[in-house]
Amino acid sequence: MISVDEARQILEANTPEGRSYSLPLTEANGLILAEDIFTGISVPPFDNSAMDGYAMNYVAGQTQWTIRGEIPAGSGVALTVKKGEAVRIFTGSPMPADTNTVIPQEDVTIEGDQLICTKQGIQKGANVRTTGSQIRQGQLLMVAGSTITPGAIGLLASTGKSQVPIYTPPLVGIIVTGNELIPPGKALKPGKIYNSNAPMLEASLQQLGVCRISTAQVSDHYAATRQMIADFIDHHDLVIISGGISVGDYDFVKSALDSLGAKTLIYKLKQRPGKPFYAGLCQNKMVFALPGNPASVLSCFNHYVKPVIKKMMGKQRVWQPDNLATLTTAVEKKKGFTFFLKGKYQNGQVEVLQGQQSFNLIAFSEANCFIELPEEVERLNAGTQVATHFLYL
Ligand SMILES: Nc1nc2c(c(=O)[nH]1)N[C@H]1C(S)=C(S)[C@@H](COP(=O)(O)OP(=O)(O)OC[C@H]3O[C@@H](n4cnc5c(N)ncnc54)[C@H](O)[C@@H]3O)O[C@H]1N2
Ligand code: MOO
Repeated sequence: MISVDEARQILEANTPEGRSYSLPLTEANGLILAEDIFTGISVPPFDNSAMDGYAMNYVAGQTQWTIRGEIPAGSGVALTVKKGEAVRIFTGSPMPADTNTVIPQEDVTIEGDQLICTKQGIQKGANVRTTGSQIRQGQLLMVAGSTITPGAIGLLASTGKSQVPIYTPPLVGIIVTGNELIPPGKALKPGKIYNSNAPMLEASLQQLGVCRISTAQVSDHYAATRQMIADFIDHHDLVIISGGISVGDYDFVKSALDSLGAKTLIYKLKQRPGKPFYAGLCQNKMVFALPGNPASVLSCFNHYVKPVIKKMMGKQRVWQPDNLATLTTAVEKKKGFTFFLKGKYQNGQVEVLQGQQSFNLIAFSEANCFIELPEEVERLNAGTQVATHFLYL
């Protein structure tokens, strides 16, 4: 059995390269930029007014001008403004040639066609947004590896971009194993339980921005399991299997994977929950088999599958804990296993939630983080600093 840290190193070293493609800007929210982006234009593309007011070629000490016309925003009309003249201008309107300053309308009075400035200390150049003052043509706008946020979408759009190269979320296949499973919504029969792992894994994938997901259920038969896994590996970039990976007489996932030539990277980990965790490579595609107990599935997904997918989608530093927090109560654990507990983090403190068993999802419904308790320790007192991993980052 290997340690959690060794497992992280093995997965980091074996994560396949992510692919990239060009996506419409509006569909790229939350995804990762695959190439550096340079701007083809300056922003703003022309000198323009930052205020509703009057534009002129300001000379220190001057307080009166003759008003000559107006320039609404969006106007492409060239106006000539002579010495001693001013034009009515609006926020975003292009500055006419030979003007350098805008006086806001609050700071003037109008008498006929005469504009009189009522404020002292006007600065030459005031209230003008000059060409390229935000970003100059040809400049680096965003670096590869950045997350596309609504703000980044706005910035890219302001330079005229309509498509961006982003890392493609992998096409993921989920196989749930088990004769006992019934889809939620159907009547429950004796000996059966509802399939909670499939919707939970689908939601976890969607939260990472993975949108192309297919899901299938397979019964506990060797041939059917082997066939389904082979089909899914052929048709997906990454496969997640739930259940059937332990040592029972009806657990066929490991033997099916072995017979398909999958290279085992990890099988069995010194961790709770999720000891029988499996990760392997088949046709250069990552295959995960998550121990079927629902809380083990969600725990293992977050600790191993999520970082691999994030890395394939161009994210950096995917294996580190997100935070350190102070335990609010003492905890005891078995030595020799890393424990991942469901916790509630608030203001630097973390509470261990009730219901930590691997079949129990109650704690997950409240949890916002995992608490990682190191392999070698047996007891941690209240007040100890512990590594935490946020669930929904
Ligand atoms: N003799 C041993 N038995 C077990 C060991 C062991 O080391 N020696 N490990 C235990 C641990 S730990 C776990 S975790 C489970 C993992 O077993 P499998 O991966 O083979 O999972 P299954 O047996 O198929 O299912 C386990 C449990 O989870 C329920 N389940 C499965 N799929 C779903 C689903 N889609 N939705 C909801 N619930 C699901 C299933 O009904 C079982 O109750 O093995 C232990 N045994
Ligand atoms: O480790 Mo298993 O995942 O406890 O039930």
